[in-house]
Amino acid sequence: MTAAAPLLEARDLVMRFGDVTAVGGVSMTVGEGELRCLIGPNGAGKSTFFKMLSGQLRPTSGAVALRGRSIVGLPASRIARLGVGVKTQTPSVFDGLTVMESVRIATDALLPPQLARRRADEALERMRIPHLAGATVGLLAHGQRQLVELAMVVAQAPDLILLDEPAAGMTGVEVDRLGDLIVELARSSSVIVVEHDMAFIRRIARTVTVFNRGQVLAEGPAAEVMADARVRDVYLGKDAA
Ligand SMILES: Nc1ncnc2c1ncn2[C@@H]1O[C@H](COP(=O)(O)OP(=O)(O)OP(=O)(O)O)[C@@H](O)[C@H]1O
Repeated sequence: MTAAAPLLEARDLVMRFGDVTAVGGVSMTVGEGELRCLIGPNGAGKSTFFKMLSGQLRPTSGAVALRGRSIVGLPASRIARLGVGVKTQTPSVFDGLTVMESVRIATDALLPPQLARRRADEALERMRIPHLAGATVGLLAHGQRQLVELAMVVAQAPDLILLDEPAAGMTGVEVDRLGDLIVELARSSSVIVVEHDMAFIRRIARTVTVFNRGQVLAEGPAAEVMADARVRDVYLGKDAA
């Protein structure tokens, strides 16, 4: 490990499922405190890329380093302990638990009880849902459940947070609030967000990476990338900018 190593460095990552190359050689560097957005059409390989970073999938080839330390091939639980938090597209909450019980599942797996409790309280504060601590998760609206899932990630105080379509199914007002929360999160962690909602991307994005057919098609400041003719061709459509 070197002091100058970036927080995350993925090099030539490849993931093949039989004949399908879901990710065909992606390299990406994310710095400390960076808020990066990944966009791209359905099937472009965004979720597969995330799963290789979090250890849910072992890459066919390539390297992933966290602050210069290789994490390829480590189990997902180990990568989580090393500081990578993930909110997947698949719901990870249990309907029968309260919000606080749910967040405590996340903290108690990593921390001694007193610290776990403090972190859980802080996570609910940061997601602006302390008033829901005693509420049953199964009775919450979809947008609130998304915030509970986010609180479960935040409570583990990860250095890098991966969010796969966090705004999916939220109302306009909820999406705006979520944008503010994510910008705030990026003050203490690096965040990579996969999203389809362009208004949301515009609201939060600094650097955007565009995936297409398992490759990086473009990368740069949000406004520049969204004006790129190749990007508009594959993804954004005529009315996007
Ligand atoms: N477990 C798997 N087995 C076989 N093929 C897979 C598997 N997971 C993903 N794929 C394929 O890999 C490609 C990339 O899928 P992926 O879900 O990573 O794309 P995505 O950009 O996240 O799409 P979306 O925006 O729809 O979530 C697709 O062709 C998909 O069908």
